Amino acid sequence: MDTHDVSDVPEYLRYLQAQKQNLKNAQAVKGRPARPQRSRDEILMQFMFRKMMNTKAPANHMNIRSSFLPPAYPPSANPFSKLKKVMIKSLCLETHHRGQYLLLRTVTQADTMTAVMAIVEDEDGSILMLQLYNQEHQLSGTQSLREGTVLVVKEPYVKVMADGDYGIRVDHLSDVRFIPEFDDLVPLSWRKRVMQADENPSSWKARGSEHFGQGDYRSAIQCYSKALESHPSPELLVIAQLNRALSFLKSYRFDAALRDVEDVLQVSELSEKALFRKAQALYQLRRFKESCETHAILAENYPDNTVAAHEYGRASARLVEQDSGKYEFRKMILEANMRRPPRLDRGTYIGPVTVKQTQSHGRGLFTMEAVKAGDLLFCEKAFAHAFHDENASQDLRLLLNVDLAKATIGTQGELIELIGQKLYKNPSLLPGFVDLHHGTYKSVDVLEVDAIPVVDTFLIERTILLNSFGCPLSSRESHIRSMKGDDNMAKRTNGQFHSSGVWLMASYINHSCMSNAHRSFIGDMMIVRASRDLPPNTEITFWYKSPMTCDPKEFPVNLQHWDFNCDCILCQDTRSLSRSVLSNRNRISADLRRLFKSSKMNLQKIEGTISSLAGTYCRPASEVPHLALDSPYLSLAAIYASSRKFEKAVEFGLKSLESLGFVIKGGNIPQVSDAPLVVKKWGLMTDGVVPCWMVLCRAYQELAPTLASQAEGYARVSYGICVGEDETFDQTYSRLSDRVDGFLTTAK
Ligand SMILES: C[S@@+](CC[C@H](N)C(=O)[O-])C[C@H]1O[C@@H](n2cnc3c(N)ncnc32)[C@H](O)[C@@H]1O
Repeated sequence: MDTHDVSDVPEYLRYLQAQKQNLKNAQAVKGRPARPQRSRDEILMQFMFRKMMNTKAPANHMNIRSSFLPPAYPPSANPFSKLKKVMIKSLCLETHHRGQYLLLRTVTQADTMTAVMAIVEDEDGSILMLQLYNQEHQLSGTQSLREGTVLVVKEPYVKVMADGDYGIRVDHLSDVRFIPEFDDLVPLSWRKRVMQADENPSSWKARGSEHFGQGDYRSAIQCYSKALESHPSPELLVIAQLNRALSFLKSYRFDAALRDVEDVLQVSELSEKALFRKAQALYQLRRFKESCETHAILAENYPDNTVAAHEYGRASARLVEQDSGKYEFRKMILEANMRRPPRLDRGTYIGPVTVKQTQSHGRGLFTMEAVKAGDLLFCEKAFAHAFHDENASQDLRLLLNVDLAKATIGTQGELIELIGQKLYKNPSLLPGFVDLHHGTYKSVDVLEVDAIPVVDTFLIERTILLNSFGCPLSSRESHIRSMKGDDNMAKRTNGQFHSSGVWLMASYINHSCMSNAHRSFIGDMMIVRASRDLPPNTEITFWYKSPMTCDPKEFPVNLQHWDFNCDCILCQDTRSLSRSVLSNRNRISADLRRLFKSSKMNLQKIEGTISSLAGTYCRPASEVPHLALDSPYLSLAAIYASSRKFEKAVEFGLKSLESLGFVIKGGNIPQVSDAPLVVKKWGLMTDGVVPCWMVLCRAYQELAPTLASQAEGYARVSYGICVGEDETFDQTYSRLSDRVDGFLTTAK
């Protein structure tokens, strides 16, 4: 949804086809021995040369780096004990070596492009390129994949790489294990230091702390684990476990940290460190209520712990947001503008909505009680969010899925990495994610092997394809850009965004062109508000692709990407029309655009052309919105307001809203007694609705002042629906603005 899909753009289509051909060519050598064609020295030299060039070379002229996904294959679901060791010399090309594993050691430093790469050798000294996808960024640093790192690749896949060389490609995080140098698996000849007889729990703990001090948390965890396994004294056990918990916290492994501190609390119920680390782990897992409960115990027993008191305040604030849906939106906007990436520390509020089965399109989200237009349905923190700063010269990634013939530009590749890491490190989060719709993709039905979570990269990728959202830095920023006519960025990418994220609750919302809810963003928070009044038990829908921005020639919107056709009344109506009616409508729309652009605007002619355009619609707009009309009517209303023809401004302002399906009473001029301005039925919500109400407000101020405040009230509600909050309305619109649509050009 709103991601930059370029699957149909000829340039990328050719690229996809070329990759498809490469895959086909590679299949022709399937099963042949994977013997490198060059000597060890040549391979090492070439690797070092490439690494040097990568550091110097920019991405291509558009700053786009490409990566492509191979045909989907499942992660290894076999326990290590069931696998047999295989040597490099026995590997075959384009083959998944099921039932086998490789024991490898890196003989170079790592190089990172879209994968972390290094040359590896086995015990025979045979070497090959290793490509690890979706690993953490730190892995490319000197800390984690330095030369001499020993690792196991489960059920390795050997492929022909783009340049014709061979390599081992690992897509699933759970298919690689980093082996500590003291592990029995490591051959003596690979050990840098020989285990000393006096290695005891204390010395393991000391080594752990040494690694911790250097920020090498993986090695620290390995050493603390060794200390715990070597029968430490009760005091040392607690210390090692607390230290390991801290290392887990530092490496974002909150489930494991929680397990360690729970163990400590079993023997030392009021351990200050254990309680504090427990509260921290729970906070990071977004279990705010339990975090607060733990903090309450800390506060009672350690009233002087000021750091804990501060953290208690933070957890309590999240709990209030989660329970009440009350947010300081203005502050959130400021934070989103300042932080890079714009990730906000806020709780998720789920309002009066619930997930239920629909009759025809899987699960959907429904209201549990009546809501009014503008009401907050939920405000959700992203499960994962990958930010692309459009103002910084940052590389974009082109992600190609040859299996599905999909190409996307932006941060989808980074999103796969982020989600993979998150799930791998915190398997308690797996159920929530794997529950999301993933089409027909079937993953392995094993969640854990050897106490390590099995994370399927291709399941993550399919889920992202169907559930992720492209998003701006904030919807307010987008709104302001479009009001300033500065929507070049949107035009360049056809209204799609390079930043992207996954929001779990939002993923249950189905599409309808007649959407009754609207999503907006502040950083990585998604805000969904009702865009019309809804009775209880109504299915909530929004646009996956907006019918408003879709080229009328391509209407009904193409939803093939999600594998369905919309059957809303708008789509049904369009399908029922003859080609000649549609082409006539498109032709008149094009004429109208020309007339508006003309240097000598002929308003009479414009009005006549708009009438002809309206004549192409058979059903009333209150039933089937007239999508070609809202924008011309609004332009006309603004033109008339500027020339102080306020009656005309009211007439066309109301018509603009009515063409979107609004039914409005009491707005016509002359005003009937003191009848209020009432929206009897809300129509489709777009950014243009806000300035339209403000044009009406300006005109009513002159003609019927009591209606002006009511129109402004509706502008405020519409603004809240469009940008997620109304706290910044007065900074963005004012009746006193120089512009007739009330927009303040100083807004930022
Ligand atoms: C993001 S998921 C929405 C939730 C999904 N229905 C579920 O059960 O989890 C997107 C998928 O929902 C289905 N879907 C969404 N809107 C639909 C519609 N208007 N008609 C039919 N299927 C729809 C499609 O299968 C689509 O790929």
